[in-house]
Order: sequence, then structure tokens, then C-alpha cells
Amino acid sequence: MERQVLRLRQAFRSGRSRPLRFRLQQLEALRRMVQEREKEILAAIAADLSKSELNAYSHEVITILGEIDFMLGNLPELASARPAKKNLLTMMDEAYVQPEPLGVVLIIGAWNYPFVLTMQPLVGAIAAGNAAIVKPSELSENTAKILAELLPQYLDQDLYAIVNGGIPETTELLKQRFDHILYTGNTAVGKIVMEAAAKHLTPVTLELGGKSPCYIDRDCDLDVACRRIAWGKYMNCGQTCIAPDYILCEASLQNQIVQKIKETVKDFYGENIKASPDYERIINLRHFKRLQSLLKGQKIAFGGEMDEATRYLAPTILTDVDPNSKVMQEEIFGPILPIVSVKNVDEAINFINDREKPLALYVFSRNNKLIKRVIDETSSGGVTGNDVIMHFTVNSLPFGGVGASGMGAYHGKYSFDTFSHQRPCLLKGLKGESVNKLRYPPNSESKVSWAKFFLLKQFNKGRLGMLLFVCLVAVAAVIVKKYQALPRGKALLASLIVHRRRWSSKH
Ligand SMILES: NC(=O)c1ccc[n+]([C@@H]2O[C@H](COP(=O)([O-])OP(=O)(O)OC[C@H]3O[C@@H](n4cnc5c(N)ncnc54)[C@H](O)[C@@H]3O)[C@@H](O)[C@H]2O)c1
Ligand SMILES: CCCCCCCCCCCCCCCCCC=O
Repeated sequence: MERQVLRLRQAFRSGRSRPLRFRLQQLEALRRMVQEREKEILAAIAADLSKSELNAYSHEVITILGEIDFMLGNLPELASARPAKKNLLTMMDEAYVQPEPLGVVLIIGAWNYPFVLTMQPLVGAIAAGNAAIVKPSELSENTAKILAELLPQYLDQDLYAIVNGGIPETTELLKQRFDHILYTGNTAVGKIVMEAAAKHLTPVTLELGGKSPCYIDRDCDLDVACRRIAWGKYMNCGQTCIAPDYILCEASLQNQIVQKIKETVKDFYGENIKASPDYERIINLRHFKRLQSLLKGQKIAFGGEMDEATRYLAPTILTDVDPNSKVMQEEIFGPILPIVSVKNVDEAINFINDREKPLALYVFSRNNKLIKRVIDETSSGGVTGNDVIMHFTVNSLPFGGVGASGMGAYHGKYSFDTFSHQRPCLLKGLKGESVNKLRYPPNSESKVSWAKFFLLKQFNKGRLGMLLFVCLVAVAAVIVKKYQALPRGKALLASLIVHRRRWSSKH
């Protein structure tokens, strides 16, 4: 492990990953990999998640192609230096922010969208000019295997590597020094990752989970709301980090919601859900049993059928759910949808705020003001109003959690920023020592007063005005240096001092 990280670090130090042309070439190679090896990739995802290849394409591959295209189109602008605003003292200098790569980064992915959750961060890491190690989840072993096979065939092998394995391998990996770690997965392991990163002062992005609430207002088109919620909840068999975890609504809406979701499920998956190519299975027996235990003692209004041998769990709705019950204490991450009744939107807001900050928040209402109010009075990683999941698909929006649901964000420009250091650069000339004397010891009241004037004064006069002011400052500086040598200089200096004093007395 140590040798592998060292190899990547040496390749990074060679500077090879930095030129824009190289990054674009690698991103194009990654796109070629996805296009040329699409069949193998889809087959692996399908095998891991009992998913149809069509769904594997629309849940995962399409996102990566979109992300690569975004980077290819925007990288020249993202990677270029941005001029920075200057103050009076740095007027004649060059000030800019230059994004620079961080170095060798580690990307740890989760099993539920095994391709997206490893490749989307990798796109950002390459775009920003880093070397990267990708550690896919051992639970999605087919995708892990195909990535290990394909990536070295398309990408620079000294800069980008795959490490496969379980907890021992990840633990070993986490002992190494990285320049950034982006981890996706559960909160408990998130803490382990952060602790390991702290030993090297490595910054982390933690893409965690949580219980994402979904409030349905009385003033709403329930047909549309229920169809969208059913899609987002039962997609990938509920194993989606931003799936609506539970519904909050007035008690009077409960039965209608159950009825409408039930009809939708029939439209989506037919009479025999088990036979539908669009309905997935639970990843493993441990998760299957965990979900089974969440149903104990609950009122199952719809679904609940299960088959341990195939890890099938039907789309399920629970009604009149006690907020203190087990199903409301942990992230469900399966096709179980509890409905908790609240009296009104105020109670819904309090309910949300009484719990950890969720990864996503959903509000359905015809009333935009109500949606905005819920947004204003709560906190969550992201929000979609009148739909679910879809904010994930907009790559101009940062994707990430807040509080217990994570820290940092990625997607599109935000991925580039996550894997970059925004380096402030100020390039000065070697002239101007007369003005600089103001900051050199010995200090004095007068120097502090001048420093305040130069550094704190807001100057909004446009470029010509600025230039004139700089000339004035230069003349003043010469005069200060010669100390009132000329009568005209005396007058100029006097007026500048008056101007500065007036300004200083106000500040
Ligand atoms: N925010 C997001 O984008 C996002 C996306 C997907 C999943 N999630 C969240 O992830 C959770 C589900 O994922 P999971 O955690 O079951 O996935 P997982 O079991 O695949 O674990 C994630 C990664 O952590 C590694 N890992 C596991 N145990 C470890 C340990 N003890 N030490 C070091 N590394 C270890 C695994 O090898 C894997 O690569 C849910 O909470 C879900 O909401 C979040
Ligand atoms: C007009 C037809 C457009 C159809 C496009 C369908 C796009 C659906 C995309 C869903 C992507 C879901 C990915 C969710 C990943 C969440 C990661 C966390 O677990």
C-alpha cells in the first residue's frame, strides 16, 4: 500500500498530471472507457444490484457521461487563474487566484451506486490535476472487479490506481498520507475515516446518509406527488442515499397517499413485482434481516412481502408510525416508507429540526411560499421541491450533506473545487519602497493612520480615478520621503493629510 501511494506521489511530483492538455486527454480516455466497455460495466452493475442493464445505464452510466462532458467543456475556464480585486497598496501589482491540484487523493465509494460513487469523484480529481486512488466497495464486487480491470487500460497507471478489498485493506490504506479523502458511506465509518485523516491533517469530504424527510402539504396534487415519491423511494429497492426516508403529512391525507402509491406501484412494476425488471433486490442478507427487523410491530398498510432466498422485499408503506419506533431511529435504506402524521407544517418543521440534519429534504405543495418557508426554517444537505432525488442530477448544484449527513460537496464545478487548492497569488514589483516605509518599523501613530487610510478606505472611482489616485499616492510618498521639501509639495501633502484625517475621524 505504502509503495503504491509512493508511486503515485512520485508521478504527481513529476508534474505530469498538471497540464490542461493531459487532464483533458485522461478525461477523454475515461469517456472512451465508458463508451467502449459499456456492456461489461452495465453487466457488473446489474449483477451487483440485481438491476436491469437499462436501469444501470440510466441510474449510473448517464450521470458519468454527463459529468465527463461537463468537465471537458468547462475545464479550461475552471482551471484558469481568476483575477482578484486589489486594494490601494496593491493597485500596481498582479493579484489572482490560481486553482492548483492537491496531490494524491483517496476516493472511497459505497456499494449502492458503485459506478457513480467512484467515477464521479474521479472525474473531479483528474480534472483538478491530482493523482488518485479509488477504493470501490467490496459489497459491489463485480463493479469493483471491472473497474480494476478497465481503468489501467485507459488511464495513466502511475497516476490513477484502484485498490480493492474490504475493511483490512481500507484500514491499511487509511494509514497512508493523502492530500484529500472523499468518502461515501455510512456515518460510523465516516468517523473512522475522519479520525485516520486527522493523523495526517488530511482534509476530508464525507458523503454520508441520514433520514431524508418528505413533507406533503394538504394543498398539493397528490397523484403527482405520490408518483414521484414512489419512483424515488423504490428505485434501487430504496437503497439510495437521498431516497425519501419517511413521509410527514396531516393524518387525513394518510389513506389517500397509501392508495395512490399502491396504484403507482402497480403501474410501475405490474401485478407481479418480483418479475419486474425494474425492481431490484436488497444487497445482502445482513441488510435484508435489518430491514425485516424494522417491520416488527408496525402497521403495514401496503406490501411487506419478502423472500429471504432472493432478498426480495416488496414496496412497503407503514401507517400511523410512532416517531420513537426503531424504523424512525435509523436510516431505512430499503423499500419501506413510514408515514408519520403531523398537525400542520409548523409541526413538520419542528419534527425535522428536532433530528439530525438530513442529506435531502422534500416538500410537496402547490404553495411555493410554504415550500420556501420550510427551506428557510430547516437545514439539510439539499432540497428538491415537488419532486425527489432530482437535485442530484443537476451538476451546477453542489451535492453533499451538512451536519450528521456529511461535509463538503462535489459534482461539476464543486468537484473541481473540492479537489483543488484555491491558491492566492500576489506578484509585486521591486519598486515603491517609499510607500512601503509605512509598514516598516519603527511604527508610529502617523504610520498607523496612513495604513488605515490605504488599507481600509473603499475606493469606487473606476480605473482612471484609481490611476489618478495612485499617482497622487506616489507623489505623496515622494513628498513624505523628502519631508516637505517643496512649497507645492507641502500644499499637496497638507491636503492629503486633511483628507486622510477626515476619513480617519469617521472610522
Ligand atoms: N451522501 C452520499 O452521496 C451517499 C451515497 C451513497 C450512500 N451513502 C450512505 O452510505 C450508507 C450506505 O453505505 P455503506 O456504508 O453501507 O457502504 P459500504 O459498506 O460500501 O461502505 C462504504 C465504504 O467504506 C468502506 N468501509 C467499510 N467499513 C470500513 C471500516 N471499518 N474502515 C474503513 N473503511 C470501511 C468500505 O470498504 C466501502 O468502500 C448509507 O448511509 C447511505 O445513505 C451516502
Ligand atoms: C426525461 C427522461 C429523463 C430520464 C432520466 C432519468 C434520470 C434518473 C437519474 C437518477 C439518478 C439517481 C442517482 C442517485 C444516486 C444517489 C447516490 C446516493 O445513493
